[in-house]
Amino acid sequence: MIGIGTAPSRTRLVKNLQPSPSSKSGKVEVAPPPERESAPHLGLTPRVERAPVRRLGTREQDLLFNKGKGRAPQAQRFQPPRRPSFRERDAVPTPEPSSSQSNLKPKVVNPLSDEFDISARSVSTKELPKEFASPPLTEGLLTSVHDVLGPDARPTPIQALSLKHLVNEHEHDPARYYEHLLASETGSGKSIAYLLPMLQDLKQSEVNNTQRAHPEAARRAMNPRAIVLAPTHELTRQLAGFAKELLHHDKLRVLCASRANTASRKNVSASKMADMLVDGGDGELEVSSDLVGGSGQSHAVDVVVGTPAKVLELMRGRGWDHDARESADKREDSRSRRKMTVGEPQMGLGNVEWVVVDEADVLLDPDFQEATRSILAEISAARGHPVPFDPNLDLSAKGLQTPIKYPFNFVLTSATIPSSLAVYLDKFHPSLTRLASPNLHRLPSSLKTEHFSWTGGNRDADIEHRLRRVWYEDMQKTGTKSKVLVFCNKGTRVEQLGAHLREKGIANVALTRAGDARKRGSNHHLDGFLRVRDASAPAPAPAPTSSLATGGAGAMDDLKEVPHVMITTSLLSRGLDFAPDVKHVFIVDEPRNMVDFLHRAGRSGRAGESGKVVVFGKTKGRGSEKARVVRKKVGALAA
Ligand SMILES: Nc1ncnc2c1ncn2[C@@H]1O[C@H](COP(=O)(O)OP(=O)(O)OP(=O)(O)O)[C@@H](O)[C@H]1O
Repeated sequence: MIGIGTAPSRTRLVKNLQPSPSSKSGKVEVAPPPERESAPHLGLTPRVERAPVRRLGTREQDLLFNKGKGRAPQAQRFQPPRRPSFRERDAVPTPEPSSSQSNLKPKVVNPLSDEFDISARSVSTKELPKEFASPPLTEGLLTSVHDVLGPDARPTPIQALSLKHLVNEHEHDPARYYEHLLASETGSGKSIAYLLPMLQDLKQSEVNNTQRAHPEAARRAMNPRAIVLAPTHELTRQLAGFAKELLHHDKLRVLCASRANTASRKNVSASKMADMLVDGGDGELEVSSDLVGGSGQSHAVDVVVGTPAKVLELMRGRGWDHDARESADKREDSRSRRKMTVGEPQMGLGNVEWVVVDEADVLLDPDFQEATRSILAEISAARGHPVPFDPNLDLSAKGLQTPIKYPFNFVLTSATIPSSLAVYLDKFHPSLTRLASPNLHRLPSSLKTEHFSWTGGNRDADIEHRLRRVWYEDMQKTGTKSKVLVFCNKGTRVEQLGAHLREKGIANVALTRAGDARKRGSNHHLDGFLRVRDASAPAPAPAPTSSLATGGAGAMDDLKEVPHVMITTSLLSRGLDFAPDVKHVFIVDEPRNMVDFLHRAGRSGRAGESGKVVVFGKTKGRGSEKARVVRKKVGALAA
């Protein structure tokens, strides 16, 4: 039986165990730099010779690590480190010393250390698990992890932290609800870090028969026990796929609530849909109204992965969004108007025990936060423990607020924690346990950086030449062409560059937010670029070339070769696990900020694979000041 609200205060427990320099924050743990020999997987681990993320002053070290004069660290004595002024940060030289110069390496200030300096609060370097093992994982999950990652896979730092905290804590006290933040660099395995504890807990409560069926459950078509939120449907599909890979032995039912698949399955009966789920069908169905009412039968779905908009639709019924309906009315958009009748909610929330907010800084930014927080509030209410919810709240405003404790396990994850999110977490979730890898807010160490200077002529031609150089070098070294991901700032630029390259005979996928391929809702537009793990799966069909953004004219017919270039905006910069043969990321427009840069660059160099980010800019002569500033900042992000 799960008890809600019976747990002792997390803050008190943490304070007893582990004095924190911040009186407001919950427990913080940063994985210590592992020794090289025991590196979980190369490239994901920090370099041994590098100090932890932030360099502490002697006085701060004394306070944090309880050294010197036998004084215990006291929260109120902690002085936050002085932040460097902009002038100081801009004066930082680009760090590209040769190895013989490493001792003379100038101090480099990470431009994101102002955003969220997790090491300023880190106090623990306790031992972490060095392997996935059973226990704490079940035999089934352990086997799946090794099936998926290989027999020699070791946990990455963030996974080691998650095994220690999330898995073990749930083992010891399954009746408590926990709050965790998982923060680590791109490609460091955060998905598995939260999926493992979540799936294990769901499986165990099923085996031990400790699930609680909420009275409302019988009225809804599905009543998941876990909901994973992510910002794009591409990412939700990939995450659902990940979860299913981990469930080959310990079976649970995962549903990706995506826009896909409606056309062919609209008329599938409720029982057929249920069969598809149970049998591990692709689980990407759009739940039809056949599932509700009619038989009154409820179908077992354990995990729903979806975007906030899709999850809201399942919770509230199709067509619930009054603003969308009004604007459809104004536009006399008959297709959207069809949604104007509000349908029956298809998903009950009373059984939800886990909520994961992936890419938390996006889902709690001004565009998404209202939808995300209202989902969290509605789940709480459905579980009989309503929490305050003000849609107009300024999340990053300083000042006291009543902390929120959700009646479910709450996990937030991101590779970047901007100060707005840090302030929000401090204010509303003071007892949240922050787990961070020491490489947070840095580029993966397996990713090299290059700065390319525009020639002053046609920029599209410059990009084309740089692409051809990549492939020339590839052919010299390996005999095969690698894939290149190109990030622009605007959709119009994506289309223009796509057209130029196509004209020059370079097949490419140009993908914009409004592209037709996305509207279809599957991930086929990313075929050949996303990582495919299942060796028995059929080889990905060549993605339609060039025209995705321009209306699809002649897509497959002009196909001279499988595209090796994908051009897009920041749309695809979040969370997606691109294939190891995406060896280059080109950033052809000045990055809007360093957070965006880290996510774009991080689509390559994942899981320890080698990769290179090429930053284009005017690096010489008049007007080169901007590019030089970018270069310094990028240099400061190097691992
Ligand atoms: N312990 C491990 N050993 C080897 N590979 C791993 C390990 N854990 C995860 N991976 C692989 O690393 C890749 C990146 O994982 P994942 O997508 O979860 O990263 P992430 O930290 O969520 O990245 P992002 O911040 O970009 O979302 C995946 O292909 C995953 O299979």
